[in-house]
Amino acid sequence: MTYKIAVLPGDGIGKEIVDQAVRVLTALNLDIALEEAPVGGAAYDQFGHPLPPSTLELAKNSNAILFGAVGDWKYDSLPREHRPEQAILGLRKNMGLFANLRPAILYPQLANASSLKPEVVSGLDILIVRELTGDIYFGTPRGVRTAEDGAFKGEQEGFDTMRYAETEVRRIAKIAFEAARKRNGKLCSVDKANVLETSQFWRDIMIDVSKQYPDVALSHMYVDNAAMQLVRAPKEFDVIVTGNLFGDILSDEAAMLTGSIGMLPSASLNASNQGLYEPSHGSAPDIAGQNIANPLATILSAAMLLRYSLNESAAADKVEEAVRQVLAQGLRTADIYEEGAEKVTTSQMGDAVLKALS
Ligand SMILES: NC(=O)C1=CN([C@@H]2O[C@H](COP(=O)(O)OP(=O)(O)OC[C@H]3O[C@@H](n4cnc5c(N)ncnc54)[C@H](O)[C@@H]3O)[C@@H](O)[C@H]2O)C=CC1
Ligand SMILES: CC(C)CC(=O)C(=O)O
Ligand SMILES: [Mg+2]
Repeated sequence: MTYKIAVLPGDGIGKEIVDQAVRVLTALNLDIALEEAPVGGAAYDQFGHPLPPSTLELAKNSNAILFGAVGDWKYDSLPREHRPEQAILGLRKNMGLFANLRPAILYPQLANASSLKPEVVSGLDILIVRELTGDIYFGTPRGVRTAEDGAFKGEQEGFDTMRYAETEVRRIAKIAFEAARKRNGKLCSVDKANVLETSQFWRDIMIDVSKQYPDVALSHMYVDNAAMQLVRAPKEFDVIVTGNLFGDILSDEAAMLTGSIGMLPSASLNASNQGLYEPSHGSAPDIAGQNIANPLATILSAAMLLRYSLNESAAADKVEEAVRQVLAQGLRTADIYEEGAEKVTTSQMGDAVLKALS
């Protein structure tokens, strides 16, 4: 069977990094058909919409999507529905990609690149399971209004709604408990239940689901403390499950433990095993077009694509091993560079991964 993969590079460094991952996927000699389409600002410029129907159709009719990143400051003044970020939110919502897996693994060669001391972080291997289609990112109502009851004395107010439905919490809980069961049997649910009703509800459902997983030790932590513990003693975590907003923030924080946001891959999965695979970072407009971005998070996302959507775990292992090899050879993009290493560009890093694969 030919696997169909939609390739959506997007904006900023998106094309530079996705190009390298495409080279890797192509070099594996698998039966795959790649088809590229515009998304984000690139699509808005061409079609007047960040997620044109043709791109969404292609994504829906594919086994998996390889995604770069979307966004650029130049679109900040557009109405929200036209902004590039709506494309990734739209793909997640339209395709039901509710389970976001963000593994934060420190490669031993990058111990000095981590923001933490090597002894605190060496051997780090944690998994953040982030709920991706609910929470304040999607809750309604939202907007800006002038209060009519006088409470705000005619001032305007901006508002978003944080909400979670029971089915949404149950299904992400199941993914997280299953992942914890396959790993070290430890799951920490992160919320803000001391303040937020949504979070107390989340916590109650987590406790209820935990009854089906007596072999998994469930703990709970408030998100402010979790942010602190992640930099104090990150190895005390194994699997973290959390909502959309907290997961977004904590995963960027966790990225720095691995050396760089350019090292953190991600998989966003739906109930039919379709997946969107993207680095956890954004379009990095500050370094776009310079061929200096780190493509490894995207290449590692392609490995996740092979493992989760294509069932090609041997090929996924090969790609991950190739990444380990290039790091062992001392090759570093600017974001993970340290003295004594060999500084390489985005495409040179891609060349090296390809060579390690052959
Ligand atoms: N899934 C997506 O498409 C996402 C899109 N964004 C969008 O990206 C744009 C930029 O957002 P920022 O907040 O600046 O976040 P960002 O993740 O794009 O960049 C943050 C910092 O990390 C650096 N960085 C990111 N990826 C890197 C890589 N592969 N190699 C080396 N350095 C890297 C950037 O140069 C920058 O200094 C915005 O429009 C934002 O909305 C942000 C996050 C996710
Ligand atoms: C651009 C946002 C919609 C998402 C984000 O920051 C993320 O998914 O990490
Ligand atoms: Mg983010």
